[in-house]
Amino acid sequence: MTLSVSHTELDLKAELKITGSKSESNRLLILQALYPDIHIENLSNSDDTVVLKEALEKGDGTIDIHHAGTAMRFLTAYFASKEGCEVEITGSKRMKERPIRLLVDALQRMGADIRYSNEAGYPPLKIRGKKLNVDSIKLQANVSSQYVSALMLIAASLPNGLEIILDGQITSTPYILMTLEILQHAGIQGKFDEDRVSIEPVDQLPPSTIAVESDWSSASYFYSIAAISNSAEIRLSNYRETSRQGDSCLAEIYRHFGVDTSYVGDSIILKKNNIKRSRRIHEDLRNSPDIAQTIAVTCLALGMECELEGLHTLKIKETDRLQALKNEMEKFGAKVNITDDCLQLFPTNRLNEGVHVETYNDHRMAMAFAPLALKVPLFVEDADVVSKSYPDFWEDLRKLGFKTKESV
Ligand SMILES: O=C(O)C1=C[C@@H](OP(=O)(O)O)[C@@H](O)[C@H](O)C1
Ligand SMILES: C=C(OP(=O)(O)O)C(=O)O
Repeated sequence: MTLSVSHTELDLKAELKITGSKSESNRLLILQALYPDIHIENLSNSDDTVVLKEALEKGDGTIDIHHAGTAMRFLTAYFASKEGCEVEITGSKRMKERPIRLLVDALQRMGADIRYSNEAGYPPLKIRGKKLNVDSIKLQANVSSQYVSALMLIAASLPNGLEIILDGQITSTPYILMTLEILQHAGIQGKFDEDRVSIEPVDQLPPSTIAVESDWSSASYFYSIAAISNSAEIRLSNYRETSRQGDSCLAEIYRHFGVDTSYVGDSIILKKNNIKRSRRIHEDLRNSPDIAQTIAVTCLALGMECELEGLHTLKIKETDRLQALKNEMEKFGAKVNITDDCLQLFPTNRLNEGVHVETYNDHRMAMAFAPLALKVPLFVEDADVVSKSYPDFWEDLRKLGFKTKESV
């Protein structure tokens, strides 16, 4: 479905409730499968969470997790440690290009029975669940933090718990901290010191209820909208000032774009201020890769130069996000330089109208470019990709006065 997206109002106001974080939800679902007395509130309605939940319910045979990276990585560790199960985990064409060797190697060294169905190092995987009995393992941590989280999630269910020694410069660290906090909240003891994570073993956990906070990565699109608007007051419910999600750093980053955040009860209120903002920004996004696209497009809309670094993981996400950003931002008239881990944007004074934004099966390409419609009407190709993390995205945008129309 191609959507034309435009906006004519000057003053944006709305109260929205974004779905629960898919990262928190997917961790909690794995934990709940291991410790059934955990009750989860505000579970995400994203595709990535739905596929993980269905996979756990199915428990054997062929499991298709589509585009969901966390589901692929977390389920690999979960099924490998579940004695007696036999599964093949597969996914979308892109999932078969997203590397998983580091996690599979670590699990195999722990005694797991995992084989590659096609190309070594990539899904699909054939797994026979076994008792894993190693209590210390070394893991390269500079490619994806999801490998670390996957081992942490099963660690307490192993006979002696698990120590994970992290090798190389750790990437996406806040996601490892999120996993640790969720484990601790559920009653599992563990710690993360410099290059070492250790998790204590636990047979059973007492009943607990854990509430998922709304998704901060999804909130980024409203930060971008507020930044690009002349005037905006957007209230987003179910957020906390002390969040488990690293992307809550948005509140600080978007101050550079003239957006103030206030925390009122369980909500955040984003307000545009008219304080003069800088003409150029420079951010290291090693800890929050999922908001790189949002920030780049905000800069494009505001005619700000930007230099984003720490982006080495973007090439192995839903698409090569660096190349996709370059391709699509240049269609609007900007000049973009990319390297393996850095993006430099030289914006244009006059954005081209009526651009067709390709989304490359990447939800964040669709959602990051949509706010640009405050400046110029545009088209978003395959607009329903948003359901990977935020199925109600377009409906929420319409509540803010955006006009969307299916086009042929
Ligand atoms: O653990 C998680 O929930 C995630 C970790 C990050 O991946 P990497 O660690 O691969 O950067 C992030 O990009 C992804 O959207 C979700
Ligand atoms: C990279 C992402 O997800 P995953 O790696 O879990 O597919 C994302 O949501 O931006």
